[in-house]
Amino acid sequence: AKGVCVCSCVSQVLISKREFFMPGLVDTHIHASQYSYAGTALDMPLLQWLNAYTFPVESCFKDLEFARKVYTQIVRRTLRNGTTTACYFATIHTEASLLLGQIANDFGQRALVGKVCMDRNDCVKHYKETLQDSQDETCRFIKELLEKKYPLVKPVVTPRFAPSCTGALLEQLGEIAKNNNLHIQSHISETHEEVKLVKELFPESESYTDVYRKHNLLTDKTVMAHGCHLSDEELALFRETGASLSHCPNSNFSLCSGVLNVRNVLKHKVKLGLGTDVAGGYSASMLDAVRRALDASKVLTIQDPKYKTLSFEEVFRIATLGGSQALSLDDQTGNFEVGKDFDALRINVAAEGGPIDLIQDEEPKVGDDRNIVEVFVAGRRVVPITE
Ligand SMILES: O=c1[nH]c(=O)c2nc[nH]c2[nH]1
Ligand SMILES: [Zn+2]
Repeated sequence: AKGVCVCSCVSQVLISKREFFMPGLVDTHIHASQYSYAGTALDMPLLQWLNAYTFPVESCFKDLEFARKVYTQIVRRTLRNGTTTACYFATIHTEASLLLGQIANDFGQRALVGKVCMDRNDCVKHYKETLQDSQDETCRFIKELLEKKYPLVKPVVTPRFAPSCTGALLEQLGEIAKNNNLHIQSHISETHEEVKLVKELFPESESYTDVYRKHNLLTDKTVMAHGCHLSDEELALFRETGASLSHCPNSNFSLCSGVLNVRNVLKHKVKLGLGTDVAGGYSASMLDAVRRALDASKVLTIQDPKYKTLSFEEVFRIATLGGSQALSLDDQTGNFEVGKDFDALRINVAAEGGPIDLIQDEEPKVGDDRNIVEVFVAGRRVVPITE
């Protein structure tokens, strides 16, 4: 074993021959409020899935005890899976969303937390806000979360997606984000059916991307989930505005939504991170998202052998540095550059009870969360969880 001084906060960590540190994983899109049914209810396309499963469950977060239970579990789980930074969707409920911020802070996770905004929902009538409430509660959420002065937890303005919001609400949220210099997150072009619906709801807009752009929701602090069906013109708008995409392959396969052409996104120089999109994605693990991203890339190669499959190294970069860039947090995290915070995973290739059998001294094989033996966020050891 050799001694390695990691940083001033982590006095000394001894790592063995089969161990190494890697940068923490950045989950650029995850619904904390959907964790209770992750791994179930994946038998419908997106718009039906939202009405049948998602909205009824999210409406339960009015109950703070239910919220506490689910939010504690998801923060603990994602930390153990190596997610040092998470960009969370909560629900429309301000108190429960504030609670998610508190729990992330208590466990030491770096997080952006979004109170969901939606003033349009014809199917689950009690799960929506009025325009005024959505605006007022968003301002209250931002104010109260910022007042907590959590060092690593910040609010993110969160219109659910265009079909759930009136133009008036989108306009207001664009204003709020601009006036407070805040992050923005939403969904875009996940399925063909959704794209068609947006065309009907916003006939004056040239494209789905144009809907968000018109309402000042595309900025260099915006992250949009999915983007499977964006045109080259829309990708050019992302590039121009500095907005980024979150690639969520598990969700895209599980809901049969589409397959993102990552090469084309990179060709357009659009910032790109990786997301689990729990519970459209059935796994809260970013290492699962890495595997699914490789699978998605291979599907495109199967369809067109000229498509250059992504390498493991490219996907690793998207899961770490790419994610930090997509969230405009790359001045703080994403790799081990001097001056950034120490967000890191200690990996033991031969972890006891782990998935890897080393036969000789060969190259490390595919591991999983069992190989993550310690997690550090901003120099603080947050896994193993002690309480
Ligand atoms: O995968 C998704 N999950 C959601 O909760 C959602 N809401 C709008 N669009 C969505 N897509
Ligand atoms: Zn989502």
